[in-house]
Amino acid sequence: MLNLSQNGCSVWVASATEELLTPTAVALGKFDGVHLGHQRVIKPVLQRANKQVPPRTLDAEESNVLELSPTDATNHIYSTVVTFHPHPQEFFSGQPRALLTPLDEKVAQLRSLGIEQLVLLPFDKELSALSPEEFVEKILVQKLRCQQLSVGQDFCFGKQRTGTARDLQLLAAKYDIPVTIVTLEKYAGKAELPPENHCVDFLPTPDLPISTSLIRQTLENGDVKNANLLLGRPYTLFGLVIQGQQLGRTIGFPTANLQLPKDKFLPRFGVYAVRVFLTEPTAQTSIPLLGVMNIGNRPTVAGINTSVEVHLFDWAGDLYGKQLAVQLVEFLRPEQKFSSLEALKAQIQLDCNIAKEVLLFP
Ligand SMILES: Cc1cc2nc3c(=O)[nH]c(=O)nc-3n(C[C@H](O)[C@H](O)[C@H](O)COP(=O)(O)O)c2cc1C
Ligand SMILES: Nc1ncnc2c1ncn2[C@@H]1O[C@H](COP(=O)(O)OP(=O)(O)O)[C@@H](O)[C@H]1O
Repeated sequence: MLNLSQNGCSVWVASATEELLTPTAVALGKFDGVHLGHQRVIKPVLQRANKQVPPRTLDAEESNVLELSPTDATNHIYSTVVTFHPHPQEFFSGQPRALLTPLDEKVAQLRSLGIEQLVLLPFDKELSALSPEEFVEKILVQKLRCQQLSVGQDFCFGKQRTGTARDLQLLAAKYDIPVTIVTLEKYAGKAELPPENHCVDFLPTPDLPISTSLIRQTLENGDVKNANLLLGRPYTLFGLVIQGQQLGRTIGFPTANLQLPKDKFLPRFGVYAVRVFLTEPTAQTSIPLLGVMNIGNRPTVAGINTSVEVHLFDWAGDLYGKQLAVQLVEFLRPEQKFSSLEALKAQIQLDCNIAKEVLLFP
């Protein structure tokens, strides 16, 4: 039997509460990126949950008399996203997988959409061996007390991915659980052409369904504009400012070096125009600071590790230990090896000029 308790660490509920909140309206899937297509799958769950009255907590006496858990006292249905952890591809390949939205970011995105609960099913041998029938009965019905389900048209589940969205509908019907199957959202055809100076392998076309892999591909190409359109928001790097080699200040361009979650998916290496928010609880900026970012190995200074660093325009101060949210706006150029620090400095000045134009006159 799968251990679905929080303490057993098999399932983590990334919400303020310690236990699973039931009954649930469930959107089921991997949801890496929480992109526009994912948001359509999540929407029916929010609508269903919003129709219910808000939860009421029983006092101790009431609980004893009724022998009910606090959640039984209401007809509140918790809007819940159920996903797998680790990512199934990571489990089968044994290779760590970089994500568009690592866990903390996914939680924040889901919360901003109004989702009350994220349940992470441990994707292990046991879970992957469940038949579609067992998955519905043991997980959705028994553990989650699911009242409604929503999945994308291409959803597969159960042992060897043998269950389809239609199978889920048929199996869930036995328990009177309605299943919404959401058709795949197509790219809206607003494809933005990349700047003249950088060619990309392909551009998303209106016939392509929005998908995590399509967004990864656009980011690998440095095609930020299309990635942002597909996501429905700017692709953002959230990180803590750490110390670098302290060289930046010596060439007149101090850069805040970011420590990102290990599993954050990085876009094409090179220089970007960016908008930056300080997300320190006491100092959250609501107006973005503007800047340039370099992602790469810094061949000019014989850098060893990949670094992500941001220079903010017209800004001075100490950023060490602060949290930054860096929104990608446009890819400017690939990283290069310069013959001297002077040459690098001159290029960074040009990058700043171009980035200011891009950011101030989009
Ligand atoms: C806008 C910008 C563009 C950059 N472009 C390059 C580049 O093309 N090649 C390179 O080797 N380093 C590049 N860098 C990284 C610099 O080498 C780095 O900022 C400098 O060495 C300072 O590093 P530090 O913060 O560790 O002191 C760039 C940095 C910025 C801010
Ligand atoms: N305009 C600015 N943009 C980015 N960081 C700045 C700026 N002004 C001051 N700083 C501070 O300077 C530090 C970067 O200076 P730098 O010499 O590049 O050191 P490091 O190699 O440690 O990043 C940042 O972490 C931040 O605290």
